[in-house]
Amino acid sequence: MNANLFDRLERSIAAPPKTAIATSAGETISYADLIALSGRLANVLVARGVKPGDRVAVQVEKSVPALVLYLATVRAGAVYLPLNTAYTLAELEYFISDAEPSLVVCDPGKWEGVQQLAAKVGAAVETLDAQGLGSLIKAADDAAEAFTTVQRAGDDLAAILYTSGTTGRSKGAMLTHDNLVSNAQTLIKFWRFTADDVLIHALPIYHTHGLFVASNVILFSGASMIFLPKFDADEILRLMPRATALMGVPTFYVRLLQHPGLTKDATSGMRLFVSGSAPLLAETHREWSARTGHAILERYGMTETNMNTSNPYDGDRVPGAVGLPLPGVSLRVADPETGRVRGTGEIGVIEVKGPNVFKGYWRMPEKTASEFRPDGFFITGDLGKIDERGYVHIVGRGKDLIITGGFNVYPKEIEDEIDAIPGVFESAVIGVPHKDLGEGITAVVVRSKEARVDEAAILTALDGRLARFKLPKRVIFVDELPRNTMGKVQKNVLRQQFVDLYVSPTQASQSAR
Ligand SMILES: Nc1ncnc2c1ncn2[C@@H]1O[C@H](COP(=O)(O)OP(=O)(O)OP(=O)(O)O)[C@@H](O)[C@H]1O
Repeated sequence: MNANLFDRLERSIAAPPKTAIATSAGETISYADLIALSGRLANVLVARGVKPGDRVAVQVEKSVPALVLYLATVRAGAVYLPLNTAYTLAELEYFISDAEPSLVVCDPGKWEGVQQLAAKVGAAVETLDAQGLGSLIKAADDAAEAFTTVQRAGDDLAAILYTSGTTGRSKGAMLTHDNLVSNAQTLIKFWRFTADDVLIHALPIYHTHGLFVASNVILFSGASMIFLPKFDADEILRLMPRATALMGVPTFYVRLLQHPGLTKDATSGMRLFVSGSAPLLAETHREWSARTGHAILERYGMTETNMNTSNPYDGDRVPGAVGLPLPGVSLRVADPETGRVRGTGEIGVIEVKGPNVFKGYWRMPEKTASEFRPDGFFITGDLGKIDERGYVHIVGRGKDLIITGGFNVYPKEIEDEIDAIPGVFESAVIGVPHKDLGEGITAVVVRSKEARVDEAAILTALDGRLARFKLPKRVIFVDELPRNTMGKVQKNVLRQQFVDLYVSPTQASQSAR
């Protein structure tokens, strides 16, 4: 049987006339439309020379046709490669030269620049639907609807997603048809999705969260989703009476909590709020429960592994924990150096194995080999522990390490202590160049509304709770932490902002206030 994701999706669609995607502007596309349009587009891709195994790199704004392009690429047996719409031409150069796509699809504004980059690897360039430029949708109007989905094996590639680059250069994670289908099916069962669900989809579709967790789960359960171009609290609250579920990054929930319209009544028709991609503060979890009566369901995954853990659907959704390993996923905590498995409650690196785990990094066999243990477990780089009930807690990222005066310090431990101080909303701890210590521990803090907590109060509160070498040298207050679209704190931006702190401390801290 054909293991192509699209073939398996088509077999699972029970009611083709049903709406698959609606836009907030009121357009709708049914499952039958999705099949027809993806067939037309797949015919266009093949006519443009896209062959099975070729990469199709796509950097376009979120839209229904953009999602159909993902399905069409997979149908054609090619490898879908979505790119963050925020990437500049200079950044695109790396992705295009690394992935060597045969086709690049871009927005009209980048047409000329992308042409030059694509020419270097011999790739064709198209837009989705721009007037006067190569347009796939326009060509699809004249193409045949019938398309025989290309035969693929389960471990052939369906997509390459570059990691977010939060901790270093982005790497291309190779995801197979089996990886994507198995994870979607697992999540559908675990989160009880049925054809009756309506998801508010406000995530970008270039990242694993919006593309695979949200879109694949909905399509494979025959449910519907309402596509929003981006997060918009007013719009989400307006749509809630027509919806049953929301998937978001923690920032969504923080922003919705600031909206006076968020009440028990407004959320009464919803059955599920999922959070992931970055840590959800326990405080946000509790506040959400108090305001709405719903416990946010937090889950944990990454580009390389799809989803690994989830809080339960029934049962305790523990604030600050990422839940239990999903069915079929083996998860353990090990010593980062030796790989020796650690016991309950002990901190180590989280390692996972299962049908969800990727095939390796694109054209990086050595990097791939070094990230897997000999018994096949993938070393996530996230530090965590498993408690007595089996819940996984993330306590930091192995790659997010400060080396100060020769000591290794994990920022998360300090952030947790600071976040517990009354008057603190959240914090990010970074290492900033320091002439004596190498890196000076620096706490960047956001106060709770109307709180007046200051540097001295924070340092006093930490004294005695943390070893002296872990105490911040400086505490700086900001109105909000810089975050990327996926809600991840951009520590690189903070490090850059405060790079001179220990050179000219007065100046740098004054400019930050
Ligand atoms: N619920 C969660 N709680 C805490 N962290 C989470 C959660 N969900 C995801 N993450 C974090 O996000 C990471 C995965 O992010 P992603 O794959 O988007 O790119 P990245 O790891 O930030 O990029 P790079 O590897 O290039 O630095 C996980 O390894 C984990 O650190």
